[in-house]
Amino acid sequence: MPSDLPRLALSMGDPAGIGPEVILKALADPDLAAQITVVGHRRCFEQTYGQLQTAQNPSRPAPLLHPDDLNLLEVESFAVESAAPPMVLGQPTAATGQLSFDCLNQAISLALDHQVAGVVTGPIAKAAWSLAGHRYPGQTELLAERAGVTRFGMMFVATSPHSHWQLRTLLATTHIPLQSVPQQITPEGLTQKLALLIETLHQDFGLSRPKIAIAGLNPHSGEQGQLGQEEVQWMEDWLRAMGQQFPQVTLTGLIPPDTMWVAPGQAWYGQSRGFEGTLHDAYLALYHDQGLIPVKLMAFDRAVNTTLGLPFIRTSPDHGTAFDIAGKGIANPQSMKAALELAIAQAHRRAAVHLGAG
Ligand SMILES: NC(=O)C1=CN([C@@H]2O[C@H](COP(=O)(O)OP(=O)(O)OC[C@H]3O[C@@H](n4cnc5c(N)ncnc54)[C@H](O)[C@@H]3O)[C@@H](O)[C@H]2O)C=CC1
Ligand SMILES: NCC(=O)COP(=O)(O)O
Repeated sequence: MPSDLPRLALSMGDPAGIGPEVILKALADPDLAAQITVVGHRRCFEQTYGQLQTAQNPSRPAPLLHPDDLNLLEVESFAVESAAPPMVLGQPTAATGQLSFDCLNQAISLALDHQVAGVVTGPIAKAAWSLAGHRYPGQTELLAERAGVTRFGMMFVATSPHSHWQLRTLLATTHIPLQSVPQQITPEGLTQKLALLIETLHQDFGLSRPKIAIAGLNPHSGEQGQLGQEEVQWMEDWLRAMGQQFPQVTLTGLIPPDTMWVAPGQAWYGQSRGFEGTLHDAYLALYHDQGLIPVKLMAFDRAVNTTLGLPFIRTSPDHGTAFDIAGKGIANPQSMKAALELAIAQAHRRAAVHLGAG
């Protein structure tokens, strides 16, 4: 394999979920041009592989890499190996949570030691991490903590198979209760997310003069205060100030959240029905489900979650552990493949910028 290919670490995720399956399926693609170190536990991959051999439709077997062909950094797990009863796919435990936590930590260490350009993460279950005593809202927060950054963001990127248009959605807040959202959205916090988005669009997507759409919080963006106060109390002033702070950026907002996704939806499906002029390079959603319901509606099978603000690349499939289908052979690897492809593209872009600067 040519040594100038990007180096990536790929963490296994929760072994009771579909992480090992989508990894074995995604890595069976010979076109993935990267040196990928899988950070995981061999026996877990073997268990998934063995189960898929019997579960798969024999007339249409999906290509599957054999665990022996993985470039594997082994993560020990006495708890999983000696579990009684043995690990069952679809049933997470404290031991599977601990192993997925350890895999991510080792993958992060590779990135912090500059042995890889980035980390692609298999899906973990936050509840299994919690069973193992690790209380994080998600992998993002552990990545940020280990990297020593307090300024970070969760963005979803998806490229349409219909039109090749790319949807980019940054979430201003993530894994918090809905009732905390209005308090958690502040001018300082929003400014930080917007600045991070602008930097990322430049660094990773080559967009130096982007158009960014920003959603309102309330129905109809508050309808001039009748349906919510945040927009008139401070968000409109904040947006005007951002226009002055970032004159190279076209900011549109505060867009009523229900209509913000009409133009992206039409662009995604390659339809032109008069909304083309309102398309943006990126969308800032104010809370998790405001951004992720449209993303997953359009692109659940191929969206990629990427963490902004880290000193290395991090991408992940948009889906979770899918315990309900683990071991059945029906998990779609497309989002995992897209996560690997985006990490590869970002690694090339950052290397080129680095060379240009050096
Ligand atoms: N990147 C990560 O680590 C993520 C982890 N999660 C975690 O995953 C766990 C389960 O979360 P859910 O909300 O149930 O979401 P989920 O994405 O695991 O599953 C939602 C539905 O989509 C299906 N599904 C998911 N991925 C699929 C695939 N590749 N192919 C075919 N069908 C697929 C599942 O069978 C299920 O019916 C939770 O603990 C959650 O915190 C959720 C999202 C991302
Ligand atoms: N909804 C996105 C999600 O759950 C992934 O979070 P993270 O584990 O990447 O922080």
